[in-house]
Amino acid sequence: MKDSSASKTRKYQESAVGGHDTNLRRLAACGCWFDCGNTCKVCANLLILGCVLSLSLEARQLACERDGRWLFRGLDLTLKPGDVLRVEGPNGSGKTTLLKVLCGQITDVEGEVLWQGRPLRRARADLLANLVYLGHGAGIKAHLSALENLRWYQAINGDGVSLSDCEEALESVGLASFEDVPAFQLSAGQQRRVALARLYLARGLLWILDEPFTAIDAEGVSALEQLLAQHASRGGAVLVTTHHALDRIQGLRRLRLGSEVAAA
Ligand SMILES: Nc1ncnc2c1ncn2[C@@H]1O[C@H](COP(=O)(O)OP(=O)(O)OP(=O)(O)O)[C@@H](O)[C@H]1O
Repeated sequence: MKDSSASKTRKYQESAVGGHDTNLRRLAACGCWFDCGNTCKVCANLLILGCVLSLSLEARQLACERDGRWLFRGLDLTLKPGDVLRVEGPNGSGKTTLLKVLCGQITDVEGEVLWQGRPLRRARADLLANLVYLGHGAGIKAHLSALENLRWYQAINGDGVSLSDCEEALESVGLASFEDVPAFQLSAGQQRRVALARLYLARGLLWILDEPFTAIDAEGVSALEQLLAQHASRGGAVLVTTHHALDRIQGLRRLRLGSEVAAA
């Protein structure tokens, strides 16, 4: 006898705890079947249910010292589905450092980072499988074309996206006629747009973005703000450093660095 929808959903929720298998197809709460991508293949509206239910990034009493100076101390932070958290602070206040700590790239800090309730040192592989990290630089290869950069990035991340998906992503960031141009011939803003195109293909629920708006024009800023809001509304979460106000994003949360104690 076939499982009822409620039973399938419960089984899925139970099996999703502690991570998810992106190769499996499961039944979502809405009753629609969905694939391993970000959206339900039927209602085009849901992220992977188990991840939506379980997405949780938490920092407890983080402290980081550099050259005898505390960048932050006693820092608590939680990030849940639907959150967009802007990390603010003057130059040198530790924003990039904090983002790297939360990704597990920097570990010489005090305190604890938890992903899905598990210490990051044990859960890092699962975090990385659910993470899109865009660093301070555009992070693209100068001698590869815009399209090759995108395909290369998706390939090394094991994301099986098609050529047409990549072309659509480039179109979404306004690079429709620049796919074959080597990155070194693109402007700074266009290079950044190649990096941002990854967000249109992203399967990770957690986006950690370090100054993603750098060199982006007003129209591009507006589009990116919308994309962040959309990602959050679908159950993803965004942690972003930027000097932009992000005033189009409803419910924006803020974390201010530059004083020793911070919480968000
Ligand atoms: N590996 C390191 N060794 C020593 N000091 C470091 C190291 N990395 C960063 N710092 C110092 O930590 C401080 C914070 O740097 P960080 O890049 O996190 O600041 P930020 O808030 O992101 O700055 P900005 O707004 O300019 O990007 C800086 O004073 C920097 O010199």
